[in-house]
Amino acid sequence: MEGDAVLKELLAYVRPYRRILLLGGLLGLIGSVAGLAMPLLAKYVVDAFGSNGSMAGPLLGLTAAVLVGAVVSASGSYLMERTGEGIVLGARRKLVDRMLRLKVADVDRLKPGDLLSRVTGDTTLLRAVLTNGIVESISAVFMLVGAIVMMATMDGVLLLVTLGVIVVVGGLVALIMPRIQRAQAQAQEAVGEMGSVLDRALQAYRTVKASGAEDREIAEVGEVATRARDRGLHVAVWTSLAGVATFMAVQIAFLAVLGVGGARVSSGALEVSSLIAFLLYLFYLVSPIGQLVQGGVQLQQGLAAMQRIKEIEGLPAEPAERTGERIDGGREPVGVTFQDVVFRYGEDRPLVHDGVTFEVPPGGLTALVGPSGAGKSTVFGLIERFYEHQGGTITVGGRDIRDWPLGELRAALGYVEQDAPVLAGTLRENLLFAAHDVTEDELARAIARTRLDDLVSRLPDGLETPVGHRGVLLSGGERQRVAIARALLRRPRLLLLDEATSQLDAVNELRLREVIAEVARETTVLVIAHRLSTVTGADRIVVMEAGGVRAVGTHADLVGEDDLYRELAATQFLVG
Ligand SMILES: Nc1ncnc2c1ncn2[C@@H]1O[C@H](COP(=O)(O)OP(=O)(O)OP(=O)(O)O)[C@@H](O)[C@H]1O
Repeated sequence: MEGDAVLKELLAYVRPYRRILLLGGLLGLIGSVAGLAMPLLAKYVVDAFGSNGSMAGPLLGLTAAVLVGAVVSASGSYLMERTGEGIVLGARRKLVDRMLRLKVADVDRLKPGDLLSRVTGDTTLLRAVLTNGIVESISAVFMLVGAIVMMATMDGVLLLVTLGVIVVVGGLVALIMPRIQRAQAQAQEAVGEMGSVLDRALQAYRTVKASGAEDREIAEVGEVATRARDRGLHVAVWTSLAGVATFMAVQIAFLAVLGVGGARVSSGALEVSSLIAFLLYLFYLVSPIGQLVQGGVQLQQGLAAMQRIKEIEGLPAEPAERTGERIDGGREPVGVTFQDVVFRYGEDRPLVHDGVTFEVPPGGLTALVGPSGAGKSTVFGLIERFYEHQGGTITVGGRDIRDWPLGELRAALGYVEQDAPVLAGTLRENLLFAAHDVTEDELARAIARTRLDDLVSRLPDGLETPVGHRGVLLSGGERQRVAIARALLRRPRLLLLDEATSQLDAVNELRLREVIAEVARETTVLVIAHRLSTVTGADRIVVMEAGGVRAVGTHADLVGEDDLYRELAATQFLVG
């Protein structure tokens, strides 16, 4: 994104707060003025003391000034902080909204840890620049202009000398600023990278331990953290250089003014008193120039953060339709057809589906089988429109999926992922995840249908028992049934079920088979089958191989007719 565009985006965050920001700045100013009055009032107190006059008035005045000054300054800084928090909240809301609406294909390329750091870290960087940074820079400009006007009334030549020095050093600082932005962006990037590496280790915590990879992972996170430190140091180097340049500007200006001014005094063109006053003003410039440079540094940091935030907000989003509620678009089961479907995950990727054609009529159980990598899970991804197919036609309920409003399409589908289909939270929260408007009766029925009643009665707090991160406190079979119950509560017209590959005990195996058979009586079930018991109970089996459909039939047909199927049945299926 262009620098100007990023700056515009940055300022867009401030616009809603400009009045309150102004008020905060004004209160800060009044607070400082009250501070300025303090020595004067103190003088009155001392005067009153000396002249034996009444001290009550001056003392009261001093107390009032102290109190008012304190309250006004505190209110001003509170308003600033409040605005800052408001800006960060706004930025986070917007970013999270976009993140959860991105297309699956884009999210595949992103790293969760890095995304997290953008929401938590980068948004925080906006705070300083958009509140104190702006207000202080504006007041610094006023002070600067005021001082320059006063200097102009003293001596034009000396002013030119001063401005000359400031312009040269200002140019140097301007050269440094983009470097600060670049270094800051790299520092933030390194922090994001650290998040990704850490996320990877935490996601596969058990594997890390089982592989004895703790030391390696610790070292890797440490390495990225060191890189973040190094890049942070780059920021510090450039920031210090900008500070040094500012300091030098004033010192050089001082020497130059002293030299030129001294010559002018001796030639009678300038009075000594004017030279002294001019020099005093010169030192008065130190603070506003320092503030401006500080504001510039903050601006660069804010721009770097904004760039990273915009990278995500710039990605295309799915339409923001309401998909969280059940849409009553009919309850009867729907069928699915694939007609010559062509799909690849990316331009540079091989075809995953190369003319896939099959038909699943409404109702009943259809099993998808095939060797690993044949494109079975991809079928589900395309039906859910996580990815867009590049050729051919997919219909659900006789209607092209591209003609379905996305929210309605997904509302008609129930989707049970193979891995980690349970989220953190309580069992109840997990069951109601896909449909909040479920009655207790419906919930009880879904629990009974998925044979979860045993589990619920065994858990210490029943439905209110937390299931742990990714449901680690449940067994594999229980997790899968919880996910099925959750999908069923959405009243799907087509259930997409990616069967667990893990070996289940006999009881769980039997329960799962009963559940699937029962659900298939009410709705269409398309299952990626990994168990013999599932395929033998299926109404039809679609055999996929290398991006195409090789055969369709029942278990009995296929065992007789299809070599690949016979081999799969003998070697690949987990025997139930
Ligand atoms: N998100 C993705 N991005 C890029 N390529 C992918 C993605 N998901 C799957 N693939 C590739 O697409 C091919 C088909 O994958 P798919 O998951 O559909 O196969 P599958 O038949 O379900 O296999 P399995 O039974 O092992 O799960 C594989 O070669 C895989 O590497």
